[in-house]
Amino acid sequence: MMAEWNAWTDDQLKTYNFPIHPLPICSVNDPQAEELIKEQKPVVIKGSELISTAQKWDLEYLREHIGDGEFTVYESDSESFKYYDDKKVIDGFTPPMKQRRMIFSEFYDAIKNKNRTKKYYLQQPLNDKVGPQIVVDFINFNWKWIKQQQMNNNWGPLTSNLLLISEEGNVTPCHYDEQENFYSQANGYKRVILFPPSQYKYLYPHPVYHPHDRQSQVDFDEPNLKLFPKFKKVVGFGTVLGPGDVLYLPSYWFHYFETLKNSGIATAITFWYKAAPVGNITYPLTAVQLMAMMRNTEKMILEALKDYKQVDIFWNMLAAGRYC
Ligand SMILES: CCC[C@@H](CC(=O)O)C(=O)C(=O)O
Ligand SMILES: [Zn+2]
Repeated sequence: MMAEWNAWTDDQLKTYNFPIHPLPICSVNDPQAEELIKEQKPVVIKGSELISTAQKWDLEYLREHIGDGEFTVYESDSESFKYYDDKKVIDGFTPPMKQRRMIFSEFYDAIKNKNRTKKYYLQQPLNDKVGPQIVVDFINFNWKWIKQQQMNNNWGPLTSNLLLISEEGNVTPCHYDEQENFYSQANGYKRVILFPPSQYKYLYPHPVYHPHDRQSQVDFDEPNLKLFPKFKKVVGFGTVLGPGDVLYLPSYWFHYFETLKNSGIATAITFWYKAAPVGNITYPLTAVQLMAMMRNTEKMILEALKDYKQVDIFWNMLAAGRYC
């Protein structure tokens, strides 16, 4: 992967032994970008100026202007920040990280504390508690361009802009989301690896009832190929996002993010949109339709059985010796 203008070098990236092909990179005026978005394929868009007013959002600027609202900050003993749904916690589940609420200056002090043993990741929807300067920056995002994308692709409403402040080395393990996302890098450097929905069977997402719903069960650093043998077939599409880059991250595409080692803080903002309504069903079903159908089937069975421990038994009764 070629470092742009020597902003970073390959030794700042974690190494994985699956193939990683480059993601398409287009200028915002290139019709190819619109084409790929229409086809729900990922593309890195350069020059959109989507969040150029946020490129100055470093820790000092934010500490001065972000206001005294509380922020969700994840605290981890490792570099991994694997999301869990705290409304789905099941007995025996131990959250892999701690969810804390802090005002920004507490987060600032935690990051600057040289003697700390924990790692931190601020992940907070931008809301009306932010200070007036942040509101001005927000209003001056390139809403004209992104609203055009939303309209062209018949997406639903913007559901949230998540402010992400990550420190060097942090990893968001592989998962998928059900919404369309224009992932916008304000500053710092993040490497992303994407996998199409068709690789669902290689990535073994947790069951829908599990707190780690939508997250891959496979530990990329030490994949258990006995439990997850098809993982060895996985093929990724990756790039490094730098300041001003916008990644169109289609719904249901699996993705993994890492903040480059020795690259300091990385600030990004998501633009999550409700996906377009499913068009008329044609066969064979698309991978996205199959994923949605599998999710609904799991939910329906859990609803019928009430107890998630019965779901495993039910599946085995249904499939063992009959379908597999
Ligand atoms: C909580 C969201 C984290 C983000 C990845 C990252 O920046 O670490 C992501 O997964 C997404 O934008 O969908
Ligand atoms: Zn995600």
